[in-house]
Amino acid sequence: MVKICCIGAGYVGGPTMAVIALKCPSVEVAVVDISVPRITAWNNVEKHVCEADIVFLSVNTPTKTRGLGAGKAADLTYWESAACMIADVSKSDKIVVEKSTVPVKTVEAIERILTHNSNNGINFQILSNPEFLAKGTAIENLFKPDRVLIGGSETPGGQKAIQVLKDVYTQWVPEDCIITTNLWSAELSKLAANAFLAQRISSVNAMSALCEATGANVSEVSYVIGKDSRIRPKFLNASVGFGGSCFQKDILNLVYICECNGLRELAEYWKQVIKINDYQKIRFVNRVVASMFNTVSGKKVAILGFAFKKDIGDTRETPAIDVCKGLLGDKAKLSIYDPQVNEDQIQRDLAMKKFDWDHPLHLQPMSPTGVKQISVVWDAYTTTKDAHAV
Ligand SMILES: NC(=O)c1ccc[n+]([C@@H]2O[C@H](COP(=O)([O-])OP(=O)(O)OC[C@H]3O[C@@H](n4cnc5c(N)ncnc54)[C@H](O)[C@@H]3O)[C@@H](O)[C@H]2O)c1
Ligand SMILES: O=c1ccn([C@@H]2O[C@H](COP(=O)(O)OP(=O)(O)O[C@H]3O[C@H](CO)[C@@H](O)[C@H](O)[C@H]3O)[C@@H](O)[C@H]2O)c(=O)[nH]1
Repeated sequence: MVKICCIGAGYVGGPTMAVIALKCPSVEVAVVDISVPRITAWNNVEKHVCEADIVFLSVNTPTKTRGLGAGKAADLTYWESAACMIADVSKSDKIVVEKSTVPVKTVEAIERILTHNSNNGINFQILSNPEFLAKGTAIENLFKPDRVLIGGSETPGGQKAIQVLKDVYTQWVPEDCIITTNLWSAELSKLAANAFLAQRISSVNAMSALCEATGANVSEVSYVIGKDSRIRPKFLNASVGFGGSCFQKDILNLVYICECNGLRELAEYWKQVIKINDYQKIRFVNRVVASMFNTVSGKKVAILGFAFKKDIGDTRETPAIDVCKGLLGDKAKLSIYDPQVNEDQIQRDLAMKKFDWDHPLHLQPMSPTGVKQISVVWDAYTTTKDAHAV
């Protein structure tokens, strides 16, 4: 029986392994994590890694907050400690699957860690198998993925490892949906896919500013553009800006890789996607304030929805944080309602420094004192009662 161990029981590791376990009754799946609350539910890290034939690395890879590449590069601390642990506890050959989103050439680094730190004689094959699921539709996306991407080395050992992982996925994914590439194409494709999606949103958001200035209607413009069979309609909805744990982080990572390769013009090009996103959030706050006689001081503003998109409780990089902070900066009183997000999370988000959110809870700074001008309420009617703006 093939044994799989997944390191990281988060948004990616949890659902991905649940689906593999459901669809592949002949595969034994274990999921492990360093976070205490998650560990109690899933745990026994070293035993499972040691016993597994295939180890998935699904740990978080946040944006670095200090040192070289701070604010752009991926922080590979979690990833490195997991790789070292695999090297320490392994006693048999393993396929290590890089599931986390990482910079191009990370496989090279993991190979160095595994071969230098492990007991002699163990053969590690490393594959890149980036995840494309979106939050809120994870299980749906895993059941019916647009594609499964597996990158491996072009050696016979690499090709054999690709086949082993392919045999897991073909138990429910049609073979023509499984794309195999070399390692670097797989790693880069993940960053490129997110950059292209985010770029569409920034493009339509940029258009929304021009629409407001000219009297055009951005929904109509976007509908017209999307009817072109070469463009298609998805990801053309204007918004307050994109949020979520991936788009900004992955584009910053791409920018950093371009810079490291001396491709400054490319770095500037992709940076613009983030700049337009920030501009959109600021522009939104400014419009709200301007429409209330240039001040919201002391005025109650109702915020309906705090997560970064509908039907989820995930607040990572939600544009609501920037909007709320902007309004609080102008001394508004905020009344917030989101059926999926609790008060503690909202208070943490409004007090936390950028990128702190992407570390396990027990490693985040202690909860700071709450922001006083906000109240979090449990129904939409209380939020909007006597509000100056919704
Ligand atoms: N969330 C998504 O929709 C999504 C989609 C595609 C790709 N990704 C990528 O997948 C990766 C994981 O994302 P996520 O949203 O699941 O993150 P997450 O923070 O929800 O989960 C990561 C988990 O890894 C654990 N961890 C960290 N170091 C560990 C170690 N040494 N040993 C055991 N456990 C460890 C953490 O405690 C955490 O529970 C990231 O690289 C992300 O960019 C995320
Ligand atoms: O037309 C659109 C579509 C989306 N958004 C916003 O874009 C953000 C991201 O949305 P979405 O892509 O649905 O959510 P994520 O869960 O962040 O998923 C993205 O990031 C994941 C992590 O890398 C990838 O795996 C997915 O393929 C990719 O869609 C949200 O704030 C949306 O409101 C818009 O503003 N306009």
